[in-house]
Amino acid sequence: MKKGRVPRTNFRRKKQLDESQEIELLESWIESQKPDPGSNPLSFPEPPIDAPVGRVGAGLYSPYAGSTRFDQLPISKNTKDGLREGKFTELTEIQRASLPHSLCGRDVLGAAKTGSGKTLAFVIPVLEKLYREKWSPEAGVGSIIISPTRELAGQLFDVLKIVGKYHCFSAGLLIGGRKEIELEKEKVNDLNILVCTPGRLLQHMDETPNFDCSQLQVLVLDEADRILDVGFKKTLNAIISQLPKRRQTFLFSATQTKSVQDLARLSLKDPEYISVHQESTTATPSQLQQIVMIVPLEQKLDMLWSFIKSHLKSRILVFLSSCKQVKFVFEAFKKLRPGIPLKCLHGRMKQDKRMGIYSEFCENRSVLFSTDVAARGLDFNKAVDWVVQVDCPEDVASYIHRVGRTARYHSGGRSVLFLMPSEMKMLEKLKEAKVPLQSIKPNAKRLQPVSGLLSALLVKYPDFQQLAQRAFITYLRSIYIQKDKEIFDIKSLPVDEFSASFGLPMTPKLRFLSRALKPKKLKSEQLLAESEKNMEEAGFELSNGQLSLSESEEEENNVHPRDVLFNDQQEARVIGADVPTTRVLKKKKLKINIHRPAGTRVVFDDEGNTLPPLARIAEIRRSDGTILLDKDKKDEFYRKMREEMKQVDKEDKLLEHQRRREKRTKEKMKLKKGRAEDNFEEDSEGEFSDSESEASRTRKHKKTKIYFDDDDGEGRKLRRLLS
Ligand SMILES: Nc1ncnc2c1ncn2[C@@H]1O[C@H](COP(=O)(O)OP(=O)(O)OP(=O)(O)O)[C@@H](O)[C@H]1O
Repeated sequence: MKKGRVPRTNFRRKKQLDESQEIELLESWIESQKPDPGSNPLSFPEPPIDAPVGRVGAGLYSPYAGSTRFDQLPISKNTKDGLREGKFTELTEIQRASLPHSLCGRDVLGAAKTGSGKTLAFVIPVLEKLYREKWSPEAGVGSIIISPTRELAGQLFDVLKIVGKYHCFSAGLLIGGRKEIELEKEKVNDLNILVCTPGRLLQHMDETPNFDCSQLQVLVLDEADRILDVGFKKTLNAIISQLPKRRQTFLFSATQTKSVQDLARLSLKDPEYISVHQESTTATPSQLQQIVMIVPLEQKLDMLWSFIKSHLKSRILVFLSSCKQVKFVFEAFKKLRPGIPLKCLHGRMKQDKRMGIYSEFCENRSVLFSTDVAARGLDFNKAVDWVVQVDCPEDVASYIHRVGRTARYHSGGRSVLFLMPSEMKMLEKLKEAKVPLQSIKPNAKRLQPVSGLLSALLVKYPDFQQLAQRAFITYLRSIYIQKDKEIFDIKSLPVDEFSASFGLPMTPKLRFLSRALKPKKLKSEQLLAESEKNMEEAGFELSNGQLSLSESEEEENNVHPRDVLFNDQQEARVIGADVPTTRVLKKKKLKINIHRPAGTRVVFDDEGNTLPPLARIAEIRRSDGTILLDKDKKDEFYRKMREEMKQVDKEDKLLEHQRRREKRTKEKMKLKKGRAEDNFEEDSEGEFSDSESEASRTRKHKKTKIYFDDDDGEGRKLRRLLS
């Protein structure tokens, strides 16, 4: 036993010695050959294949900026072995451009297309930094890698395990939704590298006793723009406030942020901005073929069904906008048996299930219906054939990340985007962002309508009806809450047809719309100012405020608070005297669309032709039919309106005053008359009846009280009469 122990100690000592020597060599190599700050290593000459690597003479080292292979880089043998095992030999562009900077200790902001190898671009320097710092397993947390989703964190962790296999660091995956939080709390202080989602990390910072990351060396934000956006803002700020400022920071994403504010929050020190595909003619991988089709809302499911039926041998990733839609489409299509396995993935699923579905989809051909939870970062083993975006992504960045699930690394891929006619603005935005799209007109003959089948399904399985209703409502809500109103216009959607396309017998009521459409109690000046502002914002262009919601909703939108003022009688008076007044029926519940843009009220001339509402103050009519308003005329128009309104207000007040006085006088008259009659009755009772009942006594007493009136002295007079 003893004999065996001695060589082991020797072996450990020798290993430590080797490591120290290696670290010394790496540091000298890195220091002597580091590229200038701001330089682009992609423009450096590639070292010849057979050129000596590392120390090439006394105090001389080979240049590493410009390296194209991992074995040419100043990285440890452990990392090189891990890379070899992962079959990574050649560097991708983002790796070539960023590694020379990150290895020499600089902060890096890296942007590169989806699937271009950003993960290794930060995993390698994380391992190297800790290695060169001789980070021991007992040293605590040395690096934190934050990722926006659990799946992505899981995937990063897998890459870290491969490349870091020969290092002796301890690493942990801290993501929400896993039960073993208590176990995590016990172990987290022993971990060197944390791969986590923001929420779970903060939970540990808040709850784990003695959680310590004061020695942190490297912080990584993967999908940085997502982590830095408002959704994670509070959590991230809380995390950052607990981290030491002296550290190395890497921010990577396919759609990068350069916002000064964001960088200030992260205390980056002269970061290297590395955007390898900035000069590229396209923002998406060149081997990705992208198609766009104009599909009306009510035909989306038909189109999706037809698409799936004609691609039964593919692996298809379908994006829908909400969990409920994913659930409905998945369940409904599953019942209809398209001839290919179907799967679904959304944020409401348990974590284990999510992970299971993700790996199943990687392995077999199938259709995966998903929300944006699968939009970023996930690497489906290079094997997604088609990305189908049934619902329009919220912005260009989201589009780029979604299509980026295919055509990864060197493999090809295809994507198709369904755009509704009202979403055409998205096309412009994609074009501006250098997304090459090929427009295809769907072949109507090959369209396989599915709504009839869905109707039958809803009859057969009544539970489905609720699922369909929820899906219908959440889709419309998702459109309603979208920020970019240029693209997402709920008013232009054919709601009834859409409902029918889900197989629903009736259009569900959209309560969220009604609630949001309640009239605001604004003063006339406020209303006026608001409409002025809206007009200014609209650039004085007239749009057709066309609405095709369900019948009740259409009715609700006939009046608009910016168009009307209410007096006590609920009579609506239209601002701008020419427009006919709208009488609001007292008994009818009034709901108003406060979001209708100003200037969209339809006005008729004497012959009943529709007139653009602002035509009479218009100066120029453009060729496209829109109208440009003259500023002076507009000011004059509003001045007049203000005066008119003041006048009308005055008249209203006067009228109201008069009405109240009349009412008071009438009441007094009635009162007097009543008293006189009562007195007469009293007298008569006394005269004609000897026995006075208790009830009548009470009544008399009450009346005495009621009629008492100190104001005019009448009461006293009456009391005297009664007593
Ligand atoms: N140097 C390399 N050699 C071979 N394959 C690589 C190399 N670097 C990365 N890959 C592979 O390329 C694929 C995409 O890599 P990665 O997931 O890091 O892309 P990404 O740029 O982070 O994508 P996204 O923006 O979608 O997150 C992965 O399958 C990865 O294994």
